[in-house]
Amino acid sequence: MTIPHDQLRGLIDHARWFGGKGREWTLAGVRRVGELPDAPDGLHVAIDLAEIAYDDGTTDYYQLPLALYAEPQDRLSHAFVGEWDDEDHGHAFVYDALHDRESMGLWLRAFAVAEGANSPGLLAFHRLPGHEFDLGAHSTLFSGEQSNSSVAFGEDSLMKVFRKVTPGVNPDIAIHQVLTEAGSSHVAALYGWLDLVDDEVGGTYSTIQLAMLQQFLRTASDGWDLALASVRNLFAEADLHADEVGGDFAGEAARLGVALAEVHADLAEHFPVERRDGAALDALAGAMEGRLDAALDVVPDLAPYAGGLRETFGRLRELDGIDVQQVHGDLHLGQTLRTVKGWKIVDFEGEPAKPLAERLLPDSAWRDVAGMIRSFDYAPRVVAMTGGASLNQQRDIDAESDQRAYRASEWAARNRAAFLDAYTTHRGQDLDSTASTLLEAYLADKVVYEAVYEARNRPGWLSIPLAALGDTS
Ligand SMILES: Nc1ncnc2c1ncn2[C@@H]1O[C@H](COP(=O)(O)OP(=O)(O)O)[C@@H](O)[C@H]1O
Ligand SMILES: O=P(O)(O)O[C@H]1O[C@H](CO)[C@@H](O[C@H]2O[C@H](CO)[C@@H](O)[C@H](O)[C@H]2O)[C@H](O)[C@H]1O
Repeated sequence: MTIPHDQLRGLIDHARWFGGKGREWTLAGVRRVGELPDAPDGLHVAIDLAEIAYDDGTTDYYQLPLALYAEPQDRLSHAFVGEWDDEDHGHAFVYDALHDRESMGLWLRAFAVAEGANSPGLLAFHRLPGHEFDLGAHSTLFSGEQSNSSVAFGEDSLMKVFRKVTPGVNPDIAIHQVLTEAGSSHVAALYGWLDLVDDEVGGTYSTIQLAMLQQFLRTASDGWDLALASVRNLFAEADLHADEVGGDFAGEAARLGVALAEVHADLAEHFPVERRDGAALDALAGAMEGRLDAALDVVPDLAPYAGGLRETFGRLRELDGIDVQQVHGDLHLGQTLRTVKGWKIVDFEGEPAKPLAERLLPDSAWRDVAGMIRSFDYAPRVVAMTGGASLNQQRDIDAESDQRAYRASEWAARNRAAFLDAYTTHRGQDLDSTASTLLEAYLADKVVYEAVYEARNRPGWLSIPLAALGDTS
């Protein structure tokens, strides 16, 4: 057998990467879709694909990389999945392969020996030319809050293993490939990717993209952490304004604006740019209104703002026409990394809650601009609320003083202006009335999305998007 159902439930229920939390689900099936070549005696490194079925008739596939050992491995006790009679390999002690250096070494080697594409069974490893892999590098599984799982190979490369996988193109891989080949300095270079090529995966597609390997950004600091540090600096200097404090972020915000403008320009050059007018603008406004309607069921506190939000969305129908292109789709400070060579943008998968087909559609570049601006609003509010501590250490929002609230809005406005000015200048675009209408609509749409996201994931932070609506009403 592949992974037994009760062991799978145990694994999934506790996994950060499982997106079906809070929903009723059953296991529709598990399939062994591939094994890594050249495993030593006593080890088999497999990939199982679990199909999860929900009450509403929808299903999701989740990827489970497994290490099947003939003997128990004490060093991997923290990654133990279970012990069972495997249909291919007999009695096995099974571990999450991403924790296992031996197994990860085989994954890395499979990328390194791929010549274009290399197919052990249904698995097809691909590599782009130009990078010599460090095959001696030890693997380390990232421990952060992630929708997927990332494994670093020393300081050489980083493999992202997609957990929830969907038949068809993975935008994270497709966009990284295009930007890498275009020589963009604002992404980690793509080194390779892993496809599952299989007619049984269903739908129109016969490929599921399972993982990507890219440059490890050695000197990276998380943009969100840097922004929080800047706000803390400001709050520590009660008498100073944002531009007078050592940790002023405006220069970085401007550099982020330039980076995004350059990424958007590259995406516009290599993916189609389309014009949307009339019915398409009506549909865009309608989609935002639809998201608001759905959000009102989840967050009744949005109700007082619904009228104003509908007006903002409705103004999209008055525009003559807009250009749409490939965008990031879920941009915020946590998707940016500051390195010694400037800002990098990561995670081009789009909003995790949207279906893949929707995430692949071209959109207005203002969606990404709005995403970053929302982050500039979040950072000071989070510090004011929690002191920048983790959710577990969160203090009561009532503790926010007037002085801090003033400083918070000053920090947000300063960085928003610096970012926006740099972005528009580098794209050669005025913030004219069409652009302002679009930006306001995307900001409002993002706030609605955040209200739902916070209500579901971090109820203590719901006040942050709600406060933003209060500021503008
Ligand atoms: N190329 C890279 N080098 C170093 N760290 C990275 C790189 N890409 C992403 N990271 C780090 O890994 C984290 C998770 O990456 P991300 O692509 O956002 O994964 P997920 O899709 O699981 O959310 C990021 O917040 C960032 O800190
Ligand atoms: O990083 P993900 O793709 O999983 O994005 C989701 O989670 C984000 C939070 O981690 C969420 O972002 C919101 O909170 C951020 C601070 O934690 C803030 O900087 C963002 O502006 C705010 O939208 C994101 O919306 C969600 O899709």
